[in-house]
Amino acid sequence: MTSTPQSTYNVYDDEQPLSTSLGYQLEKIINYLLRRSCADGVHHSVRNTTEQVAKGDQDLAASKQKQFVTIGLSGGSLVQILANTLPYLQLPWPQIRFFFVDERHVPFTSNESTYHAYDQQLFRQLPLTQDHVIKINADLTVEECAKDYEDKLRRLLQESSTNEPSAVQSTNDETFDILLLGMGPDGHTASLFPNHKVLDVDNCLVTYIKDSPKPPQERITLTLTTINKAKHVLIVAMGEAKSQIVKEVIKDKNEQYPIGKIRPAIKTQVRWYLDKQAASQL
Ligand SMILES: O=C(O)[C@H](O)[C@@H](O)[C@H](O)[C@H](O)COP(=O)(O)O
Repeated sequence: MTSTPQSTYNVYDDEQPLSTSLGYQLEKIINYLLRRSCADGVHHSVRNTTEQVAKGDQDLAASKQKQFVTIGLSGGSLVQILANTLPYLQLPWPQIRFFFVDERHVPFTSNESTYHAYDQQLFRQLPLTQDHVIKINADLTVEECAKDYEDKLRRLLQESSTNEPSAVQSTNDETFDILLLGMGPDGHTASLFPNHKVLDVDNCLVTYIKDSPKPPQERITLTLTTINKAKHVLIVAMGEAKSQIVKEVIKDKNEQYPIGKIRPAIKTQVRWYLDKQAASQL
């Protein structure tokens, strides 16, 4: 790692302003990545992140023109947070591709499925087709499923950079645009759990686990290396149960927890979105 990326955090009273601000930031990033001029934010009520946005703009201006923007989703409370804001944004939907940072290896009909949760709460509110959401094939074994999902994501990355200048065109481009991460009370993020050997996997985009400490046991996940190559990482943590680890990771720079190992290698900020409870020890 050649640089020391900074992390910034914003604190909100509760879920609604947090959702609004996260949506606003996503809109900014997406529009800049696509080289659109962002409207002046008249439909946004939250404008208190000027400093972070200004810093982000410098990074964003350096981005190349893209075919579409790749956005990785996580489960948990993020589903509702995104459902609170994305349907109200004027985003260039045909140029957005959603995929999953991690997924539980269960059928899509199961209430345990992260895809199912997004489908029920968010996707059906958006003008998306099946092509706009890249998901696992849960009919495969978990090993095959990880390989199949890796192939799908590699194709996505290739297609996403089709219009980019040849200098950045590469079949080995492993850089997703935006990853939205949550954090468990144990400091896990994606399906990267504390002290689990999955944290050491670094020879692929996607891997699997069969012994998750949090059910269900079988899961597919981006590797830590893949996450740390992302251009923009936005982390949402809410609730008192998160406050100790939030403090240790943000303030004390503790890298022991999986969430503390999120240190993107390129010059970009990790942006935290916290509610007052999660931020109470900062
Ligand atoms: O697959 C899972 O078990 C969940 O998706 C999980 O990883 C979740 O994202 C975090 O625990 C944060 O969840 P909350 O934001 O709801 O606390």
